[in-house]
Amino acid sequence: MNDWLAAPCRVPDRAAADAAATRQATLTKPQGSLGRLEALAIQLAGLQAAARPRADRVHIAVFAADHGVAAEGISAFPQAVTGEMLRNFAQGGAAIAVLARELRATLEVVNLGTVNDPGEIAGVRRHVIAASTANFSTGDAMTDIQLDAALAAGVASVGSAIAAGTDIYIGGEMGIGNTTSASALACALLGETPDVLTGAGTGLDAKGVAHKTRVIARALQTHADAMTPRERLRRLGGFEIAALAGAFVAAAQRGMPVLVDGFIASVAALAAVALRPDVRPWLLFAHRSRERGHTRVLDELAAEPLLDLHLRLGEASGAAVAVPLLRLACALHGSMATFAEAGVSDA
Ligand SMILES: O=C(O)c1ccc[n+]([C@@H]2O[C@H](COP(=O)([O-])O)[C@@H](O)[C@H]2O)c1
Ligand SMILES: Cc1cc2nc[nH]c2cc1C
Repeated sequence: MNDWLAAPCRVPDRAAADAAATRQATLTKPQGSLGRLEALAIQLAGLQAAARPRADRVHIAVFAADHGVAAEGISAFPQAVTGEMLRNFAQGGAAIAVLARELRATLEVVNLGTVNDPGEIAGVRRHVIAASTANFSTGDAMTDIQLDAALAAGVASVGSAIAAGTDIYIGGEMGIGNTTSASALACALLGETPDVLTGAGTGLDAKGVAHKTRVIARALQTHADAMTPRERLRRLGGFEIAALAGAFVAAAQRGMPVLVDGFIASVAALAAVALRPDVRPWLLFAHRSRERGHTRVLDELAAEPLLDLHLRLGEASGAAVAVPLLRLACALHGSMATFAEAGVSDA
């Protein structure tokens, strides 16, 4: 059991948020006319305990891992893709590599265990736990020791991001089969049936989704006695999902705002909030994924994502695409003239 999970999360700075709200009311625009951009700046001011929040220095971590449940034929793609994509992240050709460059964000890629392991390659951090999780439709995905190692990978990532002076932390994932794991975990955490939370992932057809739903239903029966969030994460999760959950808890404990990506990252956020409800204020939700279960998960977290672009890639790509909105919200808040400064008549 991890002692660090017992440490409370920071409480956002109410005075800084109030001061930001007061400043917003003085800027040269009808009050509220910048809508959610105003709310974003005020929220970030509270999270960063700063009068003028920033989203300049963005750290993007992508956690990659394979899934034993892939043996059940639940993905449109072969398992080898996870390891192959690690090379693509490192070589700069993956979507998130392009987005990170465009945003001048730091990109950290972590290999937590892949069947087609590329070995030591520049630009990929090795934190290998096992070649993959075990097939959770027949047993437990992870041991306790493996779960702790995966959570610790997320904690370490946040630690290095904070040391580097990050304004916003983004966690993403890559792992063939991980929508099956995320859907099963979300079902267990929400008490939901798999038909509500199971979708096409990388592109299954209707027959494929029906099979995947049956695999998840069977696994949920096998693991029906898993009662705590930690036990549900251990039995149904993936290394990358647990790493994200660990990162989100650690970020909240250390006062680092998080921009959450799509379906899998949101299920990791759900798990983090189940582990520690005081994580929730530190999470901003970037986008609504096309993956079927995402809306149900977002609703549970009372999350209103910033974007709805029909993305379903993962890799933190949706969170990266939302970064310019955060930057613009901060720039407007920090640099617009007040009515007094501009000599514009107030209402
Ligand atoms: O982020 C999302 O909303 C999302 C939705 C569907 C698929 N994915 C990505 O697709 C992979 C998992 O899909 P699958 O079909 O193999 O379970 C994994 O690498 C995810 O990053 C990601
Ligand atoms: C090519 C490919 C890239 C991905 N990135 C995240 N999930 C992915 C799944 C596939 C199949």
